[in-house]
Amino acid sequence: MKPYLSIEKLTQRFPDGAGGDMTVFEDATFGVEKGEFVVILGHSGCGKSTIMNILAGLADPTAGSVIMDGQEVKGPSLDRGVVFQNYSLLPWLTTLKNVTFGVSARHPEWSKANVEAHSTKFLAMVGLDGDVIHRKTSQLSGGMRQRVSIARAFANHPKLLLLDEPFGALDALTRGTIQDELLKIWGQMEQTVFMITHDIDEAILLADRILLMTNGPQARVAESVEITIPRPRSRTEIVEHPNYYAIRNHLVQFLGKRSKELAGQPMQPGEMNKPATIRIDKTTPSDDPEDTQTVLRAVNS
Ligand SMILES: Nc1ncnc2c1ncn2[C@@H]1O[C@H](COP(=O)(O)OP(=O)(O)OP(=O)(O)O)[C@@H](O)[C@H]1O
Repeated sequence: MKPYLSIEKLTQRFPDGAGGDMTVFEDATFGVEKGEFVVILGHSGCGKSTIMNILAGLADPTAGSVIMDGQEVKGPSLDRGVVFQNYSLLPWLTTLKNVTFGVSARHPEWSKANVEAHSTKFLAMVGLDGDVIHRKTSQLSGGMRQRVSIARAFANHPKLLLLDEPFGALDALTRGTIQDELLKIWGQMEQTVFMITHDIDEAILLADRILLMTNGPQARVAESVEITIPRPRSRTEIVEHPNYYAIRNHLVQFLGKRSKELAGQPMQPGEMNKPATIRIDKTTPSDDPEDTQTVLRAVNS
């Protein structure tokens, strides 16, 4: 059976500026299950935003397709919500109106009171309540604005929520607080999320799975690393879990070394560009007598 979101043999080429073509990625094939939180990690330029734009329906791939809930993704839709680093709010509207705007578009049959109650609830979930929701978003701090865009995205409950480095512009303290709020709000909903970040610790905290991309051009989604740390997670507690540093080291090794070694290898005819599944679990005894602590399985699926 197909996954809820199925990315099938996706290829993107752009003009290389010298009269030829540059292949960003080729035949990339992977899936995301309903309610899953998937993070994609990779060096600058490997094609993460390109994948995100295609998933959002904001760009067409050179070849391949994206199927969500049985339908091909073509063009933007309210079924897919996007949160960008730069918030993309409507600065002339109040905080509340920035949320009700999308909710009433998604649920035109709802009464005004119902739309406002729903929107207010989601703003409160990210710590925005009281007078602040009647202030224009141009009068809010960066962290508050990002809270509004997260509340707005979750309040619409899209089939797929795309987060493009949503915390990139925030200071570390604010970032931590909003990560916690994002986890809380996500934990209360069955929301499928696909997120780009450059922050390994953020990825481990939030994700069910991390997709690792090799360097571009000719990048690949080479690995799918399961985050074998139970939920609910908190930033202070996950570092004590026995799997935390094993997973972190694996990611650091990939980004520091193997993303370069595996880079730029064109596809062989008939080869499938699917990520290998990596499961690291130090809490389960290994079959390998040499290694009694770590279970590391790479399954080419
Ligand atoms: N519209 C375009 N025309 C030509 N080349 C493009 C276009 N969009 C992206 N590229 C190229 O495609 C490659 C992938 O870009 P993309 O923005 O997807 O990378 P990224 O992994 O998101 O990088 P970063 O982490 O820096 O945001 C880059 O080499 C970029 O220059």
